[in-house]
Amino acid sequence: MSRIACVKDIEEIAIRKLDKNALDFYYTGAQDQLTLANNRTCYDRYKLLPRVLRDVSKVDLSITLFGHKFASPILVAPTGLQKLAHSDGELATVRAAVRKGAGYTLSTMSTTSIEDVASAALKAEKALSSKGQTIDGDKGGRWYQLYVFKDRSVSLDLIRRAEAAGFEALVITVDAPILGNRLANKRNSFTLPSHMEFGNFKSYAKLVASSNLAGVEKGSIAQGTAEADPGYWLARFSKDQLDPSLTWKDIEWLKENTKLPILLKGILTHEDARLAVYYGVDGIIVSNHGGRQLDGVPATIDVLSEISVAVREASAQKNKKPIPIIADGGIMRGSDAFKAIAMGADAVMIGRAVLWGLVYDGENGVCTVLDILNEELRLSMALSGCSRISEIDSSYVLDQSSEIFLSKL
Ligand SMILES: Cc1cc2nc3c(=O)[nH]c(=O)nc-3n(C[C@H](O)[C@H](O)[C@H](O)COP(=O)(O)O)c2cc1C
Ligand SMILES: O=C(O)C(=O)c1ccccc1
Repeated sequence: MSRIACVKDIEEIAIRKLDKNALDFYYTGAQDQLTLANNRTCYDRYKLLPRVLRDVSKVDLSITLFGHKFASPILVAPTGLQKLAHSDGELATVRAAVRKGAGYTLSTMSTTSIEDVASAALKAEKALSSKGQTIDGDKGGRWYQLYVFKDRSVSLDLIRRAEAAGFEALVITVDAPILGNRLANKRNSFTLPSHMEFGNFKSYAKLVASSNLAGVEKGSIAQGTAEADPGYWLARFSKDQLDPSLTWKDIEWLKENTKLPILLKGILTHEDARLAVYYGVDGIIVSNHGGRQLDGVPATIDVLSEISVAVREASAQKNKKPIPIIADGGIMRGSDAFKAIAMGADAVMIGRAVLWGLVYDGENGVCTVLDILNEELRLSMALSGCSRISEIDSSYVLDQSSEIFLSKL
C-alpha cells in the first residue's frame, strides 16, 4: 500500500474499516447534508494571497488561550462515542493530544469516564517527562464539553467531576437543544454495540434507565411514529435527557456554579456573539456542529469575519480584550486552518479528522493526523510569509464570492 500523505488518505482507510452503523454516525450530516458539503467546499473558495521575501526560517505554531500555551492552534473537538472508532476510544485520543501538545475537549457523550480520561492524560504527561521529551506547549490544556441535562443536578455533578479531574475550561454546546435530523442514523436505527456504554452516567439512575445501560438491547427500542418518537436510541436519549429550555439566563447560572472559563459552542451569528460577550462568557466556538444539527446554515468560515467584528466591538464596550474565537467544521487541511485564522479565528477544532485517525491506528493514528495538519499549517504559513500565528490576518485571503470582492470588479 502507498504511504499516507494527507488526512484524506486516512479518511479513505477509515471509511473502508468502519461498519455502516458507525460510519454513518461519524460521517453524515443532518437532513440534506447541505451544510456538511458546504463546510468543505467553502474553504476552497477562499484563495491565499502570499507575501514573499520574509524570513520564514522559523515558523512558530504555538498560541496561548486562557493563559495556557498550546503547541498549535489546531485543537481536538469534542466528539461522542469514540469507542465506535477504536477500542481505546477517548483514552487514545487524549494520549495523542498530550504527545502533540494539542488542546483537547472531552465530550459529555464519551464512552470513557471523565476520571479515566484525566488519569490517562496525566500518565501520558509523566511518560513524556520521564523520557525527557518536551512538547512545545504547557501541560494540561484539557477542556470539558457539557451538554446541559433536564436534571440540573446531573450537569452540576459533571461540572464538579470535570473540575476535580483537572479540566481547565467548560465548553457549553448550545446548538443542540434537540438532536439534528440525521436521516442515515434513523434508517440504520443507529445504536451502540451491546458491549459499549456511556462512560459517565453510571451513577445517575434516570440516565441509566433512559440510555438502556441496564442491559436492554439498545437497538431493540420500538420504532415509533416519526413525530412522537425520534426513532432511534441516541435521538430518543437526547430528547428525554437534554434540556431544550436552555436560555441565556442559564449561562448566568453556569457562571455562578463554576470558576472555570466558559466557552459557548455553536455560535453562528454576530447577534449571538454580542450576547455571549454581554453575558460574560470567556470564549466562543463558531460551529455548525460539523453539519449535524440545523441543515442549511452557513459554513463557519463565511460568518467568521462579521462575528469577529462583533466580538471586538462588544468587548471594547466592556473595556475588555476580545474574547477568543475558535472555529470548526470541515477542516481537513492545514491550509483550511490558516484560512479560518485569517478570517478571524484564534484557533480551530477538528472533529472527524481525529476520528479518522482513531479508526486508522488508535493513539498513533491521531498523532499522525495532528502531525499532518500541523505540518500543512506550517507550510501554508511559510509560503504565505508568516512566521507566527498572530501575523495571520484577512490580508492573506481573498474570498472570491464576497460582496466586497465583487464590488471591486
Ligand atoms: C461523530 C461526531 C460526534 C460529535 N459529538 C459531539 C459532542 O458530543 N458534543 C459536541 O459539542 N459536539 C460534537 N460533535 C461536533 C464536533 O465537536 C465539531 O463541532 C465538528 O465535528 C466539527 O466538524 P468536522 O467534523 O468537520 O471537523 C460531534 C461531531 C461528530 C462528527
Ligand atoms: O453526534 C453528535 O453530534 C453529538 O453531539 C452527540 C450527541 C449525543 C450523543 C453523542 C454525540
